[in-house]
Amino acid sequence: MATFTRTIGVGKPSTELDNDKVPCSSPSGIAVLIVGAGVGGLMAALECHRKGHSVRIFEKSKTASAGGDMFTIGLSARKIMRHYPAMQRELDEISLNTKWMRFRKWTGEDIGKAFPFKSMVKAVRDDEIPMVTQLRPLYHAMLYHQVQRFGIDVTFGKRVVEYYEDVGRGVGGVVTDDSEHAEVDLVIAADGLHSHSQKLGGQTKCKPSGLSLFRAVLPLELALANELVREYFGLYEDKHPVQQAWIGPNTHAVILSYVDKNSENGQVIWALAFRERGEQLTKESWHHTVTSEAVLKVIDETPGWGEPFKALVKITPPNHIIGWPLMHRDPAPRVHAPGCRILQIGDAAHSFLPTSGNGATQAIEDAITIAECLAQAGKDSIPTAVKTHNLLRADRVSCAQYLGVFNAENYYKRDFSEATIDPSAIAPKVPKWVWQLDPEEYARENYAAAAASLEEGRPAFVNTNTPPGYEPTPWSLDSISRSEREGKKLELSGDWS
Ligand SMILES: Cc1cc2nc3c(=O)[nH]c(=O)nc-3n(C[C@H](O)[C@H](O)[C@H](O)COP(=O)(O)OP(=O)(O)OC[C@H]3O[C@@H](n4cnc5c(N)ncnc54)[C@H](O)[C@@H]3O)c2cc1C
Repeated sequence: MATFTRTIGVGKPSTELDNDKVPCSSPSGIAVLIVGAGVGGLMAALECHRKGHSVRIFEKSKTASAGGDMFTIGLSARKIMRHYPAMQRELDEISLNTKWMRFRKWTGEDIGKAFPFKSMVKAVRDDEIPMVTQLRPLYHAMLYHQVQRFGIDVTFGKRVVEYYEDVGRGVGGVVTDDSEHAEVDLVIAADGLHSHSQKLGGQTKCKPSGLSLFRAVLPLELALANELVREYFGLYEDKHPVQQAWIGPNTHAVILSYVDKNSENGQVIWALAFRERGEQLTKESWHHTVTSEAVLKVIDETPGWGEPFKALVKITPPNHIIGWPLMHRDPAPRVHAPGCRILQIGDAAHSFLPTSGNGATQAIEDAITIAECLAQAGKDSIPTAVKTHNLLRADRVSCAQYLGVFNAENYYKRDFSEATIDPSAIAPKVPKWVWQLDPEEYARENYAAAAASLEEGRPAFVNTNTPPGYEPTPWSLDSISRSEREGKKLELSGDWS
């Protein structure tokens, strides 16, 4: 097995592969191939294995080395940890426990004081916080360690270049760049935004959303050496991780400063979202770096950006800033090939604006759902499992994507001249329907009714994993732009509290 390389770190995540016994179902006889060992693919492998399906993974990268910086993981995606004691221990070790949050205008002016993150999300206990920030490399490593504990076969350096299915023979297949053909009962495409599986259905073409991101990670030590940066982006009370959002017209930045629980090392992670003035960059690559000067040029297009944030950008070392265009993909009503032998999950099925905080969470929910649907359906009814998965997921994912659009509007279209801004009014919406769900239970309890509704003449199945009172309403970036041109505000159907 490949060894794991950490790109950024906190704590001392255990790499010992102790023998924590996770109870697994007896073999289902279903063979699954997962393409992509990202967060969605790894979780799908774990859940398929736990449910008794035979599973292997193809990953194009040469090792399980994970990149990136931070992402949010919702409670709905964390509930599954109850089945995995060793992973839960590792999660406790790597969690940042960011307890402090503060809002500022883009100028640097305070919007209220720093306040406990928990109060913003009205959680009672730490382990109930609806959304937590995690370091992607460590979260990914945690999942990978469990894949190793289970002994799941991961083939690195295997790039899938084609997907196909043969309904007659009841197989899904892939072709790799070294001309290997692999066929199984179900191929799960978890290979991210540009999955070749999309030729067989699923995501619509992407188009520029008009927004882009710059994101970077730098050592805390370097940040603290600059007086202005230390004053604004130092740790809370010199020791606690703190997350900030700086919000302005058509722009916002998120800055996380943290220190390793077991050493003096720490990092500052920042991300700046902005509306492109000229032609938008369109290449989505985690390797596309830009210079500090390029970022500062963009910053200066919005008058008034505070000097502390500019100073943070200036001290960010060369080749540390990634330029990431936010490409929009309308919700896809169907995320599987016509014969239901190829299913897309995670980014291969849907993409999110960062203001939804749901990219990784929904990928994990997808993974949990398909594993349970397959368990419910059994080997003879895989197409039904896949269609039912689609039915259980589509409305919810569409709502979670819409949440990102809504939160972005709430951030950007604010009247910043108001004398006092209530921090709770600008905090991104984190509705109960998103985080309260237990996706495994939901799939288990609703599988039979949802699957039955697929039969001709049966009444439609109504999901309850969406906002209470929500009427499924198709939407697209075009329909939103049209409403905006007509001066209409974005509407929320049902209860989004
Ligand atoms: C390197 C990297 C860094 C990231 N950093 C961040 C971040 O800092 N913050 C954030 O919010 N999100 C980040 N993301 C995206 C985030 O992980 C996803 O939006 C979310 O977790 C959903 O995960 P996913 O498994 O669907 O997709 P991904 O995490 O994108 O994983 C897809 C996997 O498929 C593999 N793959 C792609 N094409 C093929 C192919 N043809 N054959 C075989 N394997 C293939 C990729 O190498 C990757 O491992 C990052 C993604 C990657 C790949």
